[in-house]
Amino acid sequence: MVELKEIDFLYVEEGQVRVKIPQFEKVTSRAPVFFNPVMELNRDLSVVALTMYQHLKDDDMVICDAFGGSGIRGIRYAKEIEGVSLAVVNDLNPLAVELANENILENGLTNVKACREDANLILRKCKGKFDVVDIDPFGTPAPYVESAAASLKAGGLVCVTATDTSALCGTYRKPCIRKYGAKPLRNEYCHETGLRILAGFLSRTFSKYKKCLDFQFSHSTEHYMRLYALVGKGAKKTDESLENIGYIAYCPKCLNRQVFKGMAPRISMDCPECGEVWNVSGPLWCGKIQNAEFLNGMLDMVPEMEINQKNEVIKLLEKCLAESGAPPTFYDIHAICRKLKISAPPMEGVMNLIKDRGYMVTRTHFNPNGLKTDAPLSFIEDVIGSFK
Ligand SMILES: C[S@@+](CC[C@H](N)C(=O)[O-])C[C@H]1O[C@@H](n2cnc3c(N)ncnc32)[C@H](O)[C@@H]1O
Ligand SMILES: [Zn+2]
Repeated sequence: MVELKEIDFLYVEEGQVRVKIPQFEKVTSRAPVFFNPVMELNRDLSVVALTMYQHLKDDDMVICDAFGGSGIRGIRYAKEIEGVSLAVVNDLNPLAVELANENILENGLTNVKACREDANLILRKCKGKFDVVDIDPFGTPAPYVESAAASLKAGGLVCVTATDTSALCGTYRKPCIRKYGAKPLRNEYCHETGLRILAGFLSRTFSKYKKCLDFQFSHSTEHYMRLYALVGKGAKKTDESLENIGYIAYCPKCLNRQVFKGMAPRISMDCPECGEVWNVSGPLWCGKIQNAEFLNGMLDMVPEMEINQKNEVIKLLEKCLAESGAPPTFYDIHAICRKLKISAPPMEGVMNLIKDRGYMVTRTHFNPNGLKTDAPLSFIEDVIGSFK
């Protein structure tokens, strides 16, 4: 087993902290202690989201960074967010814990504690102790969500990262069914379906504990998906929340889609537009995955914050805010143009014509060629066709 003193290190500056990590040529889960520089945006967004949560809570909070790695995430929470009485940085890898301890010392923090435990065990042992649980594992979070659900109290915040996007987005169908109990769909809006499968899985898992989730901020970026949800409690509230579980039927021939809410809804076999057999995805979360108030609060805070990815953070938050009241799928203009066998018109022009007819329309963070609208597909096609 490698010892910490045998490893060459480099220093990374993120937010208000400086953290030591092992030298690396390529990011790999086989590194002695894992670190991914690409996740800086994820960590910046997390700091902003947790700052917003603390603002809403208006009280001290205890955070569990259950998959801490070098400690950078939990250390940033403790240093950059007011009112963090304790951030627990946990990791199963003993080298990671040793390094996290050094990083805690070097940053002069007394409100962070590193520990070595299986994430499921620490969450179960500390049931009711954490206000925030952050799940940032390798690949799927599925094996840890149950423990987060058991551990978190009402009013808590759960933050979850998934990097197994090939399963959630339907490149690999069976792993998605196995891990999330849901059928994915490989199509032009599969990143949104994937995020909603993850949200549905979280919500169904929490419901076993009579806990419900209120999603505040959700995004699919680079190779990962990330969700932030407030925890509520009570059988009635949970039953009501589960009404957001449903299915999305998609027509691969004409690109039509339809949402069917409910655990076992009556789904027509065929697309009503062209008669093709539907491709159905779910169960998934058909309800809100963005909360405009929360996102507005985050956006108000960012200008004052010391974060390296400030512009990227603002851009993403603005897109998520714009799509907060929109339907649960989007249209890819290029896919529609392929169907119509015409070249793609300017996005803004299409959006203006849709808006002129009184429909809501917005871009989406999921895809630069995507638009979310309540206009029917036939109307969108007429608009696109008018640019010919
Ligand atoms: C993706 S990395 C975490 C990265 C870190 N959160 C960051 O932002 O830099 C996942 C970490 O989970 C740890 N890990 C894997 N399985 C675990 C388990 N069952 N319990 C606790 N930690 C685990 C690994 O050692 C690794 O450091
Ligand atoms: Zn059809």
